[in-house]
Amino acid sequence: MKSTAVGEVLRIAEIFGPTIQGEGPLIGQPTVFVRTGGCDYRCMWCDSLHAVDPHYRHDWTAMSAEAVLERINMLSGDVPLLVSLSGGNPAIQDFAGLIRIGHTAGHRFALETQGSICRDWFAALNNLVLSPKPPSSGMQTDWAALEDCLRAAGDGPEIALKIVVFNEDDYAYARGVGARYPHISLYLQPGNHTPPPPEAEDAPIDVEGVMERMRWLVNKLAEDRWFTPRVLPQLHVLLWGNKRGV
Ligand SMILES: C[S@@+](CC[C@H](N)C(=O)[O-])C[C@H]1O[C@@H](n2cnc3c(N)ncnc32)[C@H](O)[C@@H]1O
Ligand SMILES: Nc1nc2[nH]cc(C(=O)O)c2c(=O)[nH]1
Ligand code: SF4
Ligand SMILES: [Mg+2]
Repeated sequence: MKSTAVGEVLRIAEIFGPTIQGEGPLIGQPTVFVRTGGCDYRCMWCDSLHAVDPHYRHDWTAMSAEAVLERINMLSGDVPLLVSLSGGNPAIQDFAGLIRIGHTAGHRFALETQGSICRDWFAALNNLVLSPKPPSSGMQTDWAALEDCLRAAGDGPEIALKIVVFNEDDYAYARGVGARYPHISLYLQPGNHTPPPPEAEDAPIDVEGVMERMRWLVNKLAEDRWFTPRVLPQLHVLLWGNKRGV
């Protein structure tokens, strides 16, 4: 990949919005999404396979940071806005340049990542959402890497942890995360069983299943007298299902 004035060329799966951030600490906030292509994980229930599976790489575009910012500015009408970096795992790539020139334009930057790869530029973010993966994902948490991410971020961004919960094992994992990091805001998100491609985008979602897991989670917290996490659904999934670009 070629170098540019503000860093590496970025591999972008999609840029869309303005929509609202549907998950975690920034839920409800107007935002544009920059979704990168490529991930070091393969979560069993990943809802963004089009940004993970190399099968879709022909739909990914190589863009300079300047070109990404131009697109953000076009979508925001040049009004300063929250930019949500997601993927795939955006931490595979170098976002230092985009964050720098984006801040100059008045934008704020939030990153969604699983905490498997740490970067110096995490310190320049406004929000860092770390989402280590529970047992149902089929992935193993690298706790040392997660701690490196926290160290790299330092006092720069607001940090939150967000755990997807499908079942009892995931809930026990979330409790472990809460015990390990008592001073970091914790969000629990009920899992959404996504249908497999190619019908993924248009297939109806199991809203009742998500609601059932939400109610179950709220009961678990009450029974366990565990009052620190916040429980939130994926608001965009309730509004638009698994549609892309919202
Ligand atoms: C698609 S991931 C991309 C960013 C990064 N790779 C990560 O996992 O944090 C964005 C968020 O969606 C969550 N997510 C993915 N699939 C999901 C599903 N089926 N149900 C609920 N949340 C899901 C992830 O846990 C993560 O918090
Ligand atoms: N509206 C909306 N909110 C989101 N929050 C996290 C998302 C993601 O896929 O990373 C996402 C997304 O794709 N859309
Ligand atoms: S880490 Fe995130 S993008 Fe990668 S497979 Fe898991 S949920 Fe999908
Ligand atoms: Mg998503």
